[in-house]
Parts: sequence; C-alpha cells; structure tokens
Amino acid sequence: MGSVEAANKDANGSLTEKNPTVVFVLGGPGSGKGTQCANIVDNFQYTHLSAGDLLRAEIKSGSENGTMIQNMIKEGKIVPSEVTIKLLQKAMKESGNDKFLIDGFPRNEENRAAFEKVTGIEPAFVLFFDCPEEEMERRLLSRNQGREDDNIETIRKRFKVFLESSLPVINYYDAKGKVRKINAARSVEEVFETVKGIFGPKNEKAE
Ligand SMILES: Nc1ncnc2c1ncn2[C@@H]1O[C@H](COP(=O)(O)OP(=O)(O)O)[C@@H](O)[C@H]1O
Ligand SMILES: Nc1ccn([C@H]2C[C@H](O)[C@@H](COP(=O)(O)OP(=O)(O)O)O2)c(=O)n1
Ligand SMILES: [Mg+2]
Repeated sequence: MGSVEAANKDANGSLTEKNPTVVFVLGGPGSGKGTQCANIVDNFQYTHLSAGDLLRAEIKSGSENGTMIQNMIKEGKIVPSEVTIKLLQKAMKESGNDKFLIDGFPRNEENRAAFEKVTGIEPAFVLFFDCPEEEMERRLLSRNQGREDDNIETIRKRFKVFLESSLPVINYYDAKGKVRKINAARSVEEVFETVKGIFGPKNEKAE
C-alpha cells in the first residue's frame, strides 16, 4: 500500500496509518450500480459515493467548474480526474466512515492512475455489473430522473466511452484478480443475492 500518501496525523500530531476500505463499483451506464449500492448500504456498513452524483451536485452548487462539468456530462465525456477526485476525497472525509463504495469511478485510465497516486488507496475489490447494451439502453430510457444525459444520442456516446475507456480499467483490475463479475441482467433481487454473497457476513449491519 502507498503508506506515505495514506498516512495521516491524529489529534496529537503523530502519524497514523489510515487504511480505508474501498470497493469500486463499475459497469456500463444503466447496469444497476446505483440501485445495488443502495441495497449494499442498507445491509452493510459502507458509505455510497457516486462520482456522477457528486459531479451533478457540483453543477447545482454553482461552482466555477459547473459549466465545464455540465457540458462534458451532456457529451458523455469523462470529467478530468482532478475535479472528481477532489469531490470524492471531500465526501470521504465528511462521511466519518472508513468503508466506501465508489460508484462509477474510475471510468478511465487517467481516473484510475490519478486516484492511486493522489490517495495511495488500492481497492479491496471491484464489483463489475455486466449487462448487455440493449438492456442498459431500455433501463436508461425509462429511468425518469430528468437527467440531461439519459437521451438516446448521449446514451450512445456513453456506451462508446464505456467500451473504449472504462472496460480497460476493469481489465486492469481483472488481471490483478480483483474483479467480481456479476450478471446484472436479472431482477434487482437476484442481482443483490449475488452481491450479498460477495460481501459476506463480516460487515453486515446488526438488525
Ligand atoms: N436489475 C434491474 N432490473 C431492471 N431495472 C433495473 C435493475 N437495476 C436497476 N434498474 C433500473 O434501471 C435504471 C438504471 O439503474 P441505476 O441503478 O441508476 O444504474 P447505473 O447507476 O448503473 O446507471 C433505474 O431506473 C433502475 O431503477
Ligand atoms: N468518474 C466519473 C463518473 C462520472 N462522470 C460523468 C460522465 C458520466 O457519463 C456522467 C454520469 O455518470 P453516472 O455514474 O452518474 O452515470 P450512470 O450511473 O453510469 O448512468 O458523469 C465522470 O465524468 N467521471
Ligand atoms: Mg448511477
């Protein structure tokens, strides 16, 4: 582990190792990442951080990067990691937790390498929700969350970016034995049964 980057000072000013547990939650647009993360949070002691949600909140907040982020999302492009990582780091700190589901990040090699360099964090494992494009397209077109990128033109661009830029990241972690591939083309309940088996009883919330 990148111990230098992960080292923090405690209240007395001495260096302590902080080793947050990070699970990257990946899969194409509409594969069910957000839905399954909500289920995981209900059952396990994790904090859910969606990179897309953080970027959309940044647009709404009127930040100076807002227009740039909005344009990139509309075009299905990946926002520079510097912006997204800052938002993730802030949200991690504010959560007070040390277990995170990082949903929709890293989405390209630049995201992946920068996160590792800046935070020194390696994911414990990577959930990969594997779903055919036709099914993802159907889901996105009926998501009804008023998202500016859930139209067929942007969806096609996002699928292309997923294949060209995001799949290589999944392959990178697969080569390290970290990918837990899940058939996401089933009901929410069936998918979650598989997900539960991966997290195991260890971090389950008490009733
Ligand atoms: N297993 C599933 N079967 C059918 N619809 C699903 C399933 N999982 C999620 N959905 C729906 O599909 C849409 C996209 O799901 P979401 O969780 O937002 O995916 P992602 O975060 O990967 O884009 C939502 O409207 C959601 O309710
Ligand atoms: N790491 C990320 C994650 C999302 N984004 C941008 C670009 C993505 O198309 C949009 C939407 O991402 P989001 O994860 O919310 O989308 P889906 O849940 O996969 O449908 O946000 C990004 O630029 N960088
Ligand atoms: Mg999502």
